[in-house]
Amino acid sequence: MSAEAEVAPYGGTPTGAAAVKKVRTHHLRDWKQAGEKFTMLTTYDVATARIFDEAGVDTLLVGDSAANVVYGYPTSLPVSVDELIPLARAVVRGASRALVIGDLPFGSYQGSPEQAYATSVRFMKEAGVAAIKLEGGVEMVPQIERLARGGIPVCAHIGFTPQSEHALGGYRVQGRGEDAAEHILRDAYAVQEAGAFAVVLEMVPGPVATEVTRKVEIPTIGIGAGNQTDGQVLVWQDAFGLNQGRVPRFVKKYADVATALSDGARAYVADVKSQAFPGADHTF
Ligand SMILES: Nc1nc(=O)c2c([nH]1)NC[C@@H]1CN(c3ccc(C(=O)N[C@@H](CCC(=O)O)C(=O)O)cc3)CN21
Ligand SMILES: CC(C)C(=O)C(=O)O
Ligand SMILES: [Mg+2]
Repeated sequence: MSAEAEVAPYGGTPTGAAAVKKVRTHHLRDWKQAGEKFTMLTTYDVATARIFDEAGVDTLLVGDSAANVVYGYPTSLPVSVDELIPLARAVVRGASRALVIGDLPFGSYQGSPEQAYATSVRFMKEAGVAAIKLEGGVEMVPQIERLARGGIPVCAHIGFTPQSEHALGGYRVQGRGEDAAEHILRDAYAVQEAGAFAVVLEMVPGPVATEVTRKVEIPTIGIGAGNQTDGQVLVWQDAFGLNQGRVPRFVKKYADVATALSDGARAYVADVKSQAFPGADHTF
């Protein structure tokens, strides 16, 4: 395919997502400026990394949501750096185009900028991720500045920050009311000035996410934040029907992987019991 044909479906701009062979943090900013939306999905293993990468998902987040969807913990709080790094390493092996971002888990960066730096270095050296994500706004400015100074691209995460669920009083929308909306905007400016390359906005009212997206220069990535953010992110098990627990209201279901797996497993069990499998084709 010619370069022109590759670019054309996206509008013919040289910065178009289709033309990008390897997504870098600066591409997200280019896309924001061009008004081109981009995508992020959580990813925790090599098979899904290859599938999402080839499907054109721009960024893969090795989320601390692995706590819930991979490890079966009730919240994201228990998961450790040692549990996330092997997953991140597998995702890096499976991704060729997408930007892979490691999500720092609870307790691995809040303590100090040096702790944030040491944990991020582990994600970059041991897993090979290209960027780091951490939760927090104004209060995380020292950490974000330290990472940016150390050459580590940082994605911030404001609004509802699940690692602070006990401080926030549960899983609830943030930024309702004028003071709360002001607070979200202050957080967004703070992480931008500290050097974050992007910011996740989780569970904030659509109009607040729209205002933040218009006012800051860095790309915003929404989850439960309306369709005006520069990018969108979902936990893949939520989007593709493999979440056995409660699925948040902001999720749209795009596939039913649980039913496909269940049907496959039941058919396999039945075939083995009836000796339909292995058949002649599968026997040496
Ligand atoms: N599977 C999964 N999906 C996620 O989106 C996700 C995780 N796990 N783990 C880490 C965090 C936690 N997140 C969550 C989890 C639950 C709700 C939730 O239950 N929201 C309700 C209440 C909203 C309200 O009433 O204010 C909802 O119905 O959306 C939201 C975000 C987002 N992240
Ligand atoms: C939901 C996204 C933004 C996240 O932080 C995670 O999956 O851990
Ligand atoms: Mg997370």
